[in-house]
Amino acid sequence: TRTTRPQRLLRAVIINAVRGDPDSVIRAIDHFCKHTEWAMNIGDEKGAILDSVVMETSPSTVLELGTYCGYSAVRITRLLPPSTRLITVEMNPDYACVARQVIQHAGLQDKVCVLEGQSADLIPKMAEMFGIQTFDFVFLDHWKDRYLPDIRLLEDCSLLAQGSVVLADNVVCPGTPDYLNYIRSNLNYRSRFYQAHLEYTRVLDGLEKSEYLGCRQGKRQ
Ligand SMILES: O=C(NCCCOCn1ccc2cnccc21)c1cc(-c2ccc(F)cc2)cc(O)c1O
Ligand SMILES: [Mg+2]
Repeated sequence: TRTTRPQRLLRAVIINAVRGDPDSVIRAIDHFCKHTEWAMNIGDEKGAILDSVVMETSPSTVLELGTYCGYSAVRITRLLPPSTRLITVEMNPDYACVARQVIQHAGLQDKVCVLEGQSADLIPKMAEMFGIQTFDFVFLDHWKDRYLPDIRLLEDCSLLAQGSVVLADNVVCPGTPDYLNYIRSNLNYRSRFYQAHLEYTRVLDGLEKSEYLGCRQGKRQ
């Protein structure tokens, strides 16, 4: 097929969503993925959990790892207060290009920075690049074997503050066993699992929400 799936998803947004209306962009993507082509957006069921965690956190600095087509960037950013920005990292330039257009269609382009590159390279430069100290909210949705090294990198770069919330997608499917084992046995985090389903399917999946408690010693025995 000449076009890519992200390009076909973007076309569905342009045709079916109202420009400047984030909720219509979300609905258009979910409709496309339910009725035309599956795509790896967090989706409506897990998306509602994401919404509630964002609202209860009411963050002022937000980092997302794994933009894809911008679906969760739109979901998160539509709930942020006016002065808040989302930084979202995507390593695939074609995905990043589609995501910027989806985010623009939603009218949220002034509140989102889509950064191209690998998390391992970009995380150490975040504080300097954006003049921030810490992230209040981090959403992990990139390579599943990068969740653990990247949470460690965020700790080492002092980018988490007491009360920072880390929400991880796909901890059941495709699964992130090393990350779950680390975060659930680490006294510096209070974690909670939200059972759900893989986007647009009946396959079991879930989200892990972890609150950073500050730097304490030791591991749970
Ligand atoms: O793979 C998934 N996401 C990741 C994409 C690449 O991300 C690469 N990537 C993006 C920034 C970034 C920054 N640094 C390094 C790598 C970086 C992913 C996969 C599935 C899925 C579940 C079942 C299946 F049968 C097939 C697929 C579902 C999901 O919800 C996902 O999120
Ligand atoms: Mg995901």
